Amino acid sequence: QQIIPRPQNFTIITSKVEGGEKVKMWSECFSHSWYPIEDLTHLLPQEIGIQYGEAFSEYAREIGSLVRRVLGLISTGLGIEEDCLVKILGDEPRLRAQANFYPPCPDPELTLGLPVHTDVNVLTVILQSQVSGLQVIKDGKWIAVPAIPNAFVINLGDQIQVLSNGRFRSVHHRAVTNKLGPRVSMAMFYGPNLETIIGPIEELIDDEHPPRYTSYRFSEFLEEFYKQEGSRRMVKEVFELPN
Ligand SMILES: O=C(O)CCC(=O)C(=O)O
Ligand SMILES: [Fe+2]
Repeated sequence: QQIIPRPQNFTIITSKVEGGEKVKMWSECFSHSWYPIEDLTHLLPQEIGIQYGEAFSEYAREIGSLVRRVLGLISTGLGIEEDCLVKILGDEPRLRAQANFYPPCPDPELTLGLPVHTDVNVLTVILQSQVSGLQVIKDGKWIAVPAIPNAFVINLGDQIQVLSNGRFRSVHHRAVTNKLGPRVSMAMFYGPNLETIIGPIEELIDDEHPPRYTSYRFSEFLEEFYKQEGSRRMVKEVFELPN
């Protein structure tokens, strides 16, 4: 019988399961900032930086323009100016990348790759290898997001929920493991920078749609995020207005 070693974590993601027990997630993840997005060369370890820095920068710019296109479509869908969301997020969005590696797991029933969460940013572009593992909650049930070759998955994050005054919701998702083979995913987070003020967009507030959230500086949102532990954080709720 083949013995599969537990992953050596760069960052060990732990999560509290019911009853308060902390469990380790069956994954390795490497997370780094892509800000400023113009030049990544100096952010990477020297050898990698020299070899791949330029390609990474180009990739970041491409992802940036993809996200801005999607933000334009979402704005149009909301009935506001096409560049409204892009303008709010400004020229220096917070761009982070997280590479997730999920080794095969002998008993996937016992653990998760990533616990259930929503992304705190605006939009996330996910590139996944050809092994399914990402799941989203729909009508109270977990459904698998198919791994389509060369396709990106785009997740709505918490800030879209607030900006759209609740018309869009951030997506609860998780990653499961499997016995058969390793899975890799790359999540590219596009979010406000720390100084950006986030709140329901004015055009989306009227008598029928009173503001559902207060406005806050994004750094305040993150402060709240890090204050709360575990995977089921209730961060948006802190900024929710009563009614
Ligand atoms: O592995 C995946 O598909 C999900 C990754 C993810 O949700 C994250 O990094 O926030
Ligand atoms: Fe996520």
